[in-house]
Amino acid sequence: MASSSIYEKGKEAMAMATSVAATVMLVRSLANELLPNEARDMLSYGLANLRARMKWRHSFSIEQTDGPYSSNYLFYHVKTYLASRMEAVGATNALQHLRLSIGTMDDEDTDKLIVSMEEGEEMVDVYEGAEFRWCLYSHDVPDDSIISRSLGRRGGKLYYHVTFHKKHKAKALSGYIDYIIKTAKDIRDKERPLTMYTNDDSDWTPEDFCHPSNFATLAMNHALKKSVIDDLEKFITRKAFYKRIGKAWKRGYLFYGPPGTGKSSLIAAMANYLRFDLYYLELTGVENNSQLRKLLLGMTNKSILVIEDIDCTIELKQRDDNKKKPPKSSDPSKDEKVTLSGLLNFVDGLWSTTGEERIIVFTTNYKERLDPALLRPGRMDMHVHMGYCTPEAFRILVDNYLSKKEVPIDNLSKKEVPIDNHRTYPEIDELLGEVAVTPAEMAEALLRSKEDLDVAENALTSKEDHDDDKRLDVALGKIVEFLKSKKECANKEEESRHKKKMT
Ligand SMILES: Nc1ncnc2c1ncn2[C@@H]1O[C@H](COP(=O)(O)OP(=O)(O)OP(=O)(O)O)[C@@H](O)[C@H]1O
Ligand SMILES: [Mg+2]
Repeated sequence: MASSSIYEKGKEAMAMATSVAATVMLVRSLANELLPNEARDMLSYGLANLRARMKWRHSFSIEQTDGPYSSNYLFYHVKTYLASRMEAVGATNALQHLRLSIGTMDDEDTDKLIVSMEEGEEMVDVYEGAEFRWCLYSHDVPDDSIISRSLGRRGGKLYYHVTFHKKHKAKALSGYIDYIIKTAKDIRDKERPLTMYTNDDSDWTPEDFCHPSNFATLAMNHALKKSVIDDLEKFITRKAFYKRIGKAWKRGYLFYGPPGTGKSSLIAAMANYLRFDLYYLELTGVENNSQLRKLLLGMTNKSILVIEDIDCTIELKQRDDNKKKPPKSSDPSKDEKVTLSGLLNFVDGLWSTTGEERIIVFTTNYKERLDPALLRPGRMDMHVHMGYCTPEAFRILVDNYLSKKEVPIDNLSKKEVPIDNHRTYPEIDELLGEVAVTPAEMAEALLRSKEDLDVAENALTSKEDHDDDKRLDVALGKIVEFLKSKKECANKEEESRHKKKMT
C-alpha cells in the first residue's frame, strides 16, 4: 500500500516536471515569436535557471571562454559536434534560426557550409539511450575582454547549456563528453588539409599534400589491400596495447616491386585514409646522426615517415661496413654517418619516448638488394609486394578510368572489387598472364582510350552512340590491341636475345 502511494506520488512528480518542461518549451517558442532580442535573451537565461532547478534534471554549462584571455576548447568541440548532429536529429528542419558559416576561404573545393545552432535555440541529442537537451545562450554581461575588443566582437559571451535526467549524470560526465570530443576531433581531422614535408639540410620544408590516391582506386590484389587496411586499423586502435607492452607506438612497412606498380600511390592512399601528414626523408641529404636526430624530433604525431628507393641509398650499407673507423670528434653521435640500421635503432629509441602514432615506410624496386638486417623479422612489420597488373587489378583500373558510376565518398576506402563483366575480359585476362604490364602502363592505356572515346563522342550527335555498353566495347577493344602489341614486342625481344645467345 505504502509503496503504491510512493509510486503514485513519483508518477505525479514526473508528470508535473514534464508539464513544466513542456511549459518552458512553449514559453520559449512564444518568446522567439514575440519578444525583441534583449528581452528574449533575459528570458532564456531565466528559463535555463528554472530548468536547472528542476530536481530530476541536471545540467552543465560550457562557456566559450575560460577566464578573460583563454578559450575553452570544449565549447568549440561541442559546436562542431552539434553542427554534425543537426541533420541526424532533424534540427535543421525543426529550428527557426540557423547559424551559417563557411570553414575555409582559400580552397574552393573544401569550402563547406557549416550549419549550426543560433542563440536561444534548442536541440535534443540522444547518446546511448539518454536524452541531452542543448541550448546556446549568451550572458547578459558584454564580453569586453581585450581580446574580444581587439577582434571587434560585440555582445555577451556565449555558452552551451545541456540538461539531462540526473540518472545520466555519470554517463554525461565521462562517456558522452569524451564521445563529443572524439567526434569533433575526428571531424576536424577529416577536414584538415594534409601536409607533405621534405628535408632540406636539417629542416623540414612543408607543402600541401593533395594526392588523390585512395584504397578504392588503388589497383592491387583485394585480399592484400584488405590486409593492409586491417593492419592500419588495428594499429591506430592499439594505443593502450603499445603502452602496456612498453613498445613505441609505431608500425613499419616495406613496399617493394617494379617501377609503376603503385608503391608511392599506396603511401598516398594510407595518408589519405588515416589523415596522417607525410615526411619524405632523403637520407643521402642527411649529413650525420645529429641532423637525423633533429629531423626526427621535428616530426609531429599521426605522421608517416617515408624513405623511398632504399636500394638507391645503398652506400648507406657500405657506411655500415666502414663503421669501425674511429670517429673524428669527441662526441661520436655528431660525426657518425647515417646508416639504415642505425636509423631504425634511432627511430626505435626516439619514438618510444617522444612520439605516438608514427608509421615508417620504406620502398624499393629491388628487395633482394637490401641489407639483410633490414629484412630480419621484427624490423619491418609488414612486407607488401606490389606487382604487375593482374585481372583483379585491371578491373579496378577499368572502373577508375571508364566507369561513369559515382562512388559515395564515405565508402571509397571500403569499396568492394567491382565484378562487372565484359566479353573481352577472358581474352584480356589471358594476355595479362602472358605479358608483364605495370598498373601505371595500363592506367595510361586506359586514359588514352578514354580520351579517344571522348573526342569521338563529341563529334557524334546520335544518342545511341553514347550508350555505355558500346563505349566499353570500343575502349576495351583498344586495350586488347594494346596488350597484343605489347606481347608481340616482348616475343621479338625474346627472339633477338635467343639469337644473340646462339651466335
Ligand atoms: N596499383 C596502382 N593502382 C592505381 N594506379 C596505379 C597503380 N600503380 C601505378 N598507378 C598509376 O601510375 C602512376 C605511378 O605509380 P606510382 O608512382 O605509385 O608507382 P611506384 O611503384 O611508386 O613507382 P616507382 O618505383 O617508380 O616509384 C600513379 O600515379 C598511378 O596513376
Ligand atoms: Mg614511387
